[in-house]
Amino acid sequence: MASPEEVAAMRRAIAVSAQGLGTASPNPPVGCVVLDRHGRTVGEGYHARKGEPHAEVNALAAAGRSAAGGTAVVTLEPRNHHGRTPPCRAALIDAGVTRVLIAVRDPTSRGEGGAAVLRQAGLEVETGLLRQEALLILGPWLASLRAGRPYITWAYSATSDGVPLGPPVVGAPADLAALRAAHDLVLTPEGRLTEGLPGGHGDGGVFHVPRMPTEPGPAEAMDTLRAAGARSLLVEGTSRAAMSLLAACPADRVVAHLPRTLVSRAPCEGTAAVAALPEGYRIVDVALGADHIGLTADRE
Ligand SMILES: Nc1c(N[C@@H]2O[C@H](COP(=O)(O)O)[C@@H](O)[C@H]2O)[nH]c(=O)[nH]c1=O
Repeated sequence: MASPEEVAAMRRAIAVSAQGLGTASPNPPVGCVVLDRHGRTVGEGYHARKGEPHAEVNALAAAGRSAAGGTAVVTLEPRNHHGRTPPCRAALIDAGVTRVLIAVRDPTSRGEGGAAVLRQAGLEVETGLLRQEALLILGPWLASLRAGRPYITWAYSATSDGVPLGPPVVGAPADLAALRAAHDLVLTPEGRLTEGLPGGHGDGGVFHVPRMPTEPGPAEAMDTLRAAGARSLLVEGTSRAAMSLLAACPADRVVAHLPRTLVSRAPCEGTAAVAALPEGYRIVDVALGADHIGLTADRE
């Protein structure tokens, strides 16, 4: 059972992990908090970019010797295999951590996962702590693994009769900049691909911005984006490129900006109801802007 301090630390690790969104791909955005033997926070870290230290390694470096006898609280199961960096479970064992709390299992772990190896080394390990909350950050990365293509968010503004009209409203530039920065790639209303946060993935050669392939089709275009390192794509507006891509690869999430106007009389008796969202999406968040209502909805 996790203590209240450990639950709070996991929520903090989830918050910290968000800083890897839009830059960590093709790796996952992971966060870690290290508590000392008295349950005090002594280090925090997140994974910023592939090739750079993992979340646990950054948090342990911040904690220094205070990690000995303490607890590591990490959003994704520590890795047990060698990749670009050494396995994180070794770093945890070497630092003398005695307890590890994990939110989400890593489906890419090779052989026995890091959790099993940590247990064999005598550490106490609990998995599944605040899993649903951690999936708010790790969900798109996991979904892109399952689908074999980037997780797609479609952002548009709609007319008062619910028809998708174009890119999200100009009245919300800060929201739009944040949305872009949380995605690896953006398909702009002009049909160009740009990095969500320019330069965010670094120049280590593990990520590049391809040209949006037009031939032979959207499925192959998704393969190209995936091979370029992208695990998330923001599609803005209703350009021809956007609509043909979405017809073949439906968005996982939509962010719709609706005008703050109300229908007071049906345009014509008996016409279809005004839809706030495309069919098959359920609202997960509603935000009120000065000149729009922002709906976030996930594919059912
Ligand atoms: N970023 C991250 C993990 N990511 C795991 O590491 C794999 C990539 O390893 P590498 O090639 O060394 O960068 C990636 O596919 C995923 O399984 N694991 C963790 O324990 N903590 C982290 O912070």
